[in-house]
Amino acid sequence: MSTENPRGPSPGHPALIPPADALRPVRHPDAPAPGELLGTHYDHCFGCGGAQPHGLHLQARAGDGVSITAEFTVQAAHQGAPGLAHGGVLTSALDETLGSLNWLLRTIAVTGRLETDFVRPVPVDTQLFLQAEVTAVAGRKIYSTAVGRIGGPAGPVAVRANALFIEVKVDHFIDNGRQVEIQAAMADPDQIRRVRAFEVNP
Ligand SMILES: CCCCCCCC/C=C\CCCCCCCC(=O)SCCNC(=O)CCNC(=O)[C@H](O)C(C)(C)COP(=O)(O)OP(=O)(O)OC[C@H]1O[C@@H](n2cnc3c(N)ncnc32)[C@H](O)[C@@H]1OP(=O)(O)O
Repeated sequence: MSTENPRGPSPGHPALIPPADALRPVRHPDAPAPGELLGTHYDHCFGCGGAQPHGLHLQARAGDGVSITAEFTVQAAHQGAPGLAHGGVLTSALDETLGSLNWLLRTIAVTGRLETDFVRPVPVDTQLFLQAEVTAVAGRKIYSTAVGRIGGPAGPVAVRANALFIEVKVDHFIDNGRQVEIQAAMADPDQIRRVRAFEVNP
C-alpha cells in the first residue's frame, strides 16, 4: 500500500468525490497569512481549545493557497491500546485540522463525512505533523484531504483522511447547542468577534 499519496490508494466513498462542476477553492483575501497561527475557534473545543485539560491542544498554521499545517503530541490520556493513540483521537486531530481549513475560506462549516486510513500505529509522546488542503468546493460542499506524519514533517505517513464539510450559518450552533454553553459563548465578546468575521463572507 502506498503511504505517500495523501489521497490514499482509493478516493473513498463516492460522496467524497467532487462533482464535475466543482470549483477550485479560493483563499479569502482576509485569510491569515501563510505561516500565521490560527488560534482557537472556541476555548472549550476538544481539538484546539486551551480549556480542555485532556484535549488535543492542536495548533494550526495557515499554509499557501487553501492549506494548513498543524501539530499535536499524543498524551497518555489519548491511549486506546497500551501506549498507543486511540484511533478516534487521531481522527479527531484530522477532523480539527480539516475544519481549520475553513478559516482560509472564511466559511463556517461542519463535518458531513470523514474517512480515515490508519497506516501506522502512533505511540504516546509522538508528535503528529498534519497537513491538509481543500481540493474543491461545490455550493455548500467543501472537499478536503489531510495526512498525518510521524518523526518529522516529512516523516512516514501514519494517518490520512478525506472529508466533506458542509457550510452552515451560525444559527446551526445557536439552534442545536446546549443552552448553557451557547449563552456563555454569546456573552463572550472574543467569541462574538471571531464569529462576526465569518458572517461577512462576500
Ligand atoms: C455566537 C455563539 C455561537 C458560537 C458559534 C461558534 C462558531 C464556531 C466556528 C466554527 C465551528 C467549527 C467546528 C469545528 C469542529 C471540527 C469539525 C466538527 O467536528 S463539526 C461536528 C461534527 N459534524 C456535525 O455535527 C454535523 C451534523 N450534521 C448536520 O448538522 C447536517 O447533516 C448538515 C449541516 C451537515 C447538513 O444538513 P443540511 O440540512 O444543512 O443540508 P443537506 O441538504 O442535508 O446537505 C447539503 C448537501 O451536503 C450533502 N451532504 C450532507 N451530509 C452529507 C454526508 N454525510 N455525506 C455526503 N453528503 C452529505 C447533501 O447531500 C447535500 O448535497 P446537495 O446540495 O444535495 O448536492
